Amino acid sequence: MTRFRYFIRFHKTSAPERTLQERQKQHMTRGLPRQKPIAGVKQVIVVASGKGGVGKSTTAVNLALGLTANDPSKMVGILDADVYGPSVPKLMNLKGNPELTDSNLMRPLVNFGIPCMSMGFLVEDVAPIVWRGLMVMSAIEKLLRQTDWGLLDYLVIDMPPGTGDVQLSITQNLPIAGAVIVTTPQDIALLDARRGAEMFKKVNVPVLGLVQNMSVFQCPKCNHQTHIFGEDGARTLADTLGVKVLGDIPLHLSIRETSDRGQPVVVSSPDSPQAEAFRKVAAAVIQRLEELDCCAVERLDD
Ligand SMILES: Nc1ncnc2c1ncn2[C@@H]1O[C@H](COP(=O)(O)OP(=O)(O)OP(=O)(O)O)[C@@H](O)[C@H]1O
Repeated sequence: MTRFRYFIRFHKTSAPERTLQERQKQHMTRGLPRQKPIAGVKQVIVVASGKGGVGKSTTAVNLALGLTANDPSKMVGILDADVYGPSVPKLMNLKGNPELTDSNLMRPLVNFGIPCMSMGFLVEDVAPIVWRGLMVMSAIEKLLRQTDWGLLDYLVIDMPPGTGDVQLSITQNLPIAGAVIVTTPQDIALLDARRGAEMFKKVNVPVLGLVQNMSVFQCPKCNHQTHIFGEDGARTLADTLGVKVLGDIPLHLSIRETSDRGQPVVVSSPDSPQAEAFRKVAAAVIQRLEELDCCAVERLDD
């Protein structure tokens, strides 16, 4: 059995194994709604967090930019699924209403070469009282499927924070290549991150790994390092969950300032250690996606 698993992990699967995988997958997804792909999109990566304010949107945007920075031949788009508090328009310095194509699809707004769609482009002020339950899901479905994404290698989805019905519906309605979970090293954030990871495992979405944001603060004057939110909490959680830490992002003034200016650090200061940290996360995400491609049986066994 050990040798069998080893073989699957490191080698492309043979035809009979693929049949077995397909049967197992059918079995696992019985009773769940049918997952419909998005036209033109090869792989969907969701960026989630159990808790608000941990840097999920900042990570989603810089991850998308990091993916194209690492390999400019890859086309990447961003969907802002956080209809309660859309941040992508500000982070990507985009505003205005999407135009309609001849086939009545919305044309995404583009900056830094990344097509983006967000509820923030459609309504001036998102009043939270209006967005409840099914309405939220139907709004996200429209943003996803009534947008002319063109041809994308990766669509990065900035998920709403938490693990409620909306997050669950997204994972059930879409074929998702993997989930990236953003957390700070703080206990309370880790607890919520764990809940998030468990939700994805339950619906058979591979957790690509954790991003430990705000891992360390380095004083810009004396370079002294402080672990404001604790140290290595995400590593311990990753070990418990059996997933990887995709990278550490420091707590740094330039990340906050560039985000507020709509000039994400990966494009505005590409040579900075902060941009490098996000590019490393992007490289780790691609590596995990490639690994998962050749150990699908093991994934279904979990
Ligand atoms: N590593 C970092 N260093 C400095 N500031 C950061 C860092 N990560 C995020 N921030 C800042 O923290 C704030 C919250 O970040 P962000 O909006 O990305 O979080 P979020 O998890 O998406 O929040 P919400 O779920 O409420 O939308 C922002 O002002 C952002 O600029």
